[in-house]
Amino acid sequence: CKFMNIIHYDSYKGTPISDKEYKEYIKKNNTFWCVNDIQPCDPNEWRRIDGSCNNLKHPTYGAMHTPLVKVLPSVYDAGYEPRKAKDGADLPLPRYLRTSLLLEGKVPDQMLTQLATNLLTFISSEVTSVQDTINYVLWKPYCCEPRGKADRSCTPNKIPNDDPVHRFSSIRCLNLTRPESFQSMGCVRNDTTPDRILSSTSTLDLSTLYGGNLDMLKKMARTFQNGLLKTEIEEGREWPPSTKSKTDICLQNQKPAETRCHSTPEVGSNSLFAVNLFVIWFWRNHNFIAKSLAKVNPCWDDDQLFYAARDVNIAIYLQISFYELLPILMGRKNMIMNNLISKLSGFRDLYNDKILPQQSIEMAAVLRWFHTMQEGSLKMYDVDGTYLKAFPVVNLTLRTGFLAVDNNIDYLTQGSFRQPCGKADYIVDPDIAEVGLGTLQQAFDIPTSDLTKHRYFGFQPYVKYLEYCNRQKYESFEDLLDVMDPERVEMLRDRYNHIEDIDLMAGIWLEKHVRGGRIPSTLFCLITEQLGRTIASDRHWYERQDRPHAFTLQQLLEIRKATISRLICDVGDKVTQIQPKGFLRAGPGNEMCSCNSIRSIDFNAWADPQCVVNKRNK
Ligand code: HEM
Repeated sequence: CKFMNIIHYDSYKGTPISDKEYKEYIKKNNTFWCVNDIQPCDPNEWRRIDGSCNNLKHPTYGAMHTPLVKVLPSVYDAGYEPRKAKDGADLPLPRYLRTSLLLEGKVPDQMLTQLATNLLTFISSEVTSVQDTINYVLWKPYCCEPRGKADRSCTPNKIPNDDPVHRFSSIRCLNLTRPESFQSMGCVRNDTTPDRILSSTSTLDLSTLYGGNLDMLKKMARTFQNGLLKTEIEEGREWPPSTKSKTDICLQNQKPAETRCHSTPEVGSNSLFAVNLFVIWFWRNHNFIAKSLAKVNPCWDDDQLFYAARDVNIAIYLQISFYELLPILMGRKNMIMNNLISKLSGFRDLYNDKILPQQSIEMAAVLRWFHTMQEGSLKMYDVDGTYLKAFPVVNLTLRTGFLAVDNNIDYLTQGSFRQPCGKADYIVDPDIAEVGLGTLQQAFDIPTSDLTKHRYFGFQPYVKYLEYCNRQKYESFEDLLDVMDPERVEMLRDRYNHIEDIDLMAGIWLEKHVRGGRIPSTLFCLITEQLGRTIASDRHWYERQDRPHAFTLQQLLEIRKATISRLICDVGDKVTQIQPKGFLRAGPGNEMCSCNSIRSIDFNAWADPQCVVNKRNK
């Protein structure tokens, strides 16, 4: 059978390796990071679980553990340490920049609900390198201790003595580690420029749900009956399968009451609250779709139902993300102008096999700006919209068990479309800025860490990205008046000696928003750059007519009906009423209504004439 002929690829270079090289990686015990095992590509097969074979000429691209693309080449000081200021001094401390450029507080957005930041968090989980967070949370919690000094991977954040919060505490250091790279993992010589390793697949394909490894999916998720994923029913609610072992990744579960922890192909399913919620919803949605498809196609076998349901699930996810959520943030016209969405509802095909399915290293890094829009206290409501209580989001990381007790998932689901997210301003929620990881760290400041990580990724100064995005030179602080308000320019001038010292993250924090959108213009530019690549490099992009198992026009028009509110009506817990535009707060023109009046996908569009013929023949 041709599928037995697994080929070993160098995951960094994307080229096949010899048996001898493979054995050397085995000897060094690093096949996990350095080798991709790939079965020969079949141009007509479904989107692969591991993301491989998306580009038929470069099979590894698209898979996990492959390199990221750099929009601008990286810059480092000697030894691949963060770049210095123009005058050769160290750049200002990240914690000092964060506390002096961003305020702490809570300002509710007047338009957007929590669903907006929740789906953004989930999208981020699809472009992540999760090992870089696991590293300091689980493996190296000691970077602020004496032993951290001897460990090159430790890069903790110093807290200045006059820190506005910690001058009242004894905390002078925030734990953190250097991003892992093909070099640090021993795949490439470590005297070369670090290249980060992506731990998810490179396309937006719900890999947070289905994972990036076929064997894991088969073992942990598939029932092999009617295309369904495994589920467990507890108190009438449907959950992804849970781990039965005594020790698990849900470190913040408060035992003995809270015991649930997902055992799904991707361990990140238990991570942040928003990722968790969307994993549960898309997991259930897979089965909802598979059952609907089975009803219209009784002759389809398990495999066909499974892959068709996955394909529809991904299409619904992309339709909601690209046509409902992102236009609110990026501006609909801006997205049309940049070819990220179409004005028309039919097929569109931007596929270009010269563009490889990869994420940019900048993408995940700039998406971190949304931390400033994250609300810290999740409000819980009953089904009638009566406010019950609030709970800190930072205490829900790695805590799936909380969702499964005291009807919490019902109340948090209600909160997700009733509570506003934080406003896009210069203000960050105190819990995000001072607690960050709940009980998993003594103290943590997420935006400080965001800025520090940018330095370790070797990002060029902010103005180089401005020049890339706006195609003009920025040579003095005055030139920045084009992109930010005068008081923000003054704040940067007070903190940085030279315009070329400014960090990318600091610039994006203070920038004006893109015209017609609600996000900073350089953030807009770098997201646009990546999403353009995502669409053009994905042979299986759902809007293509010419792809394996493509939708018919009638099916695509059904997918176009997908909305976040319909999704939650279909798979959310105890949701019978919601506003039709779920990312926007309920109000005039977007009143709460019964789920029955929110349009749904008609799966009759998937009726396969073959099943009718088979039935007649029987
Ligand atoms: C507004 C929604 C959010 C978005 C869009 C978002 C996005 C991101 C992205 C893209 C990363 C980088 C991942 C990587 O480099 O591999 C990240 C890191 C992180 N996020 Fe978020 N996130 C959001 C909300 C949250 C929340 C609510 C928490 C905590 C409860 C959180 C905690 C973290 C932590 C701890 C890291 C790692 C920080 C580091 O190691 O530097 N995020 N986030």
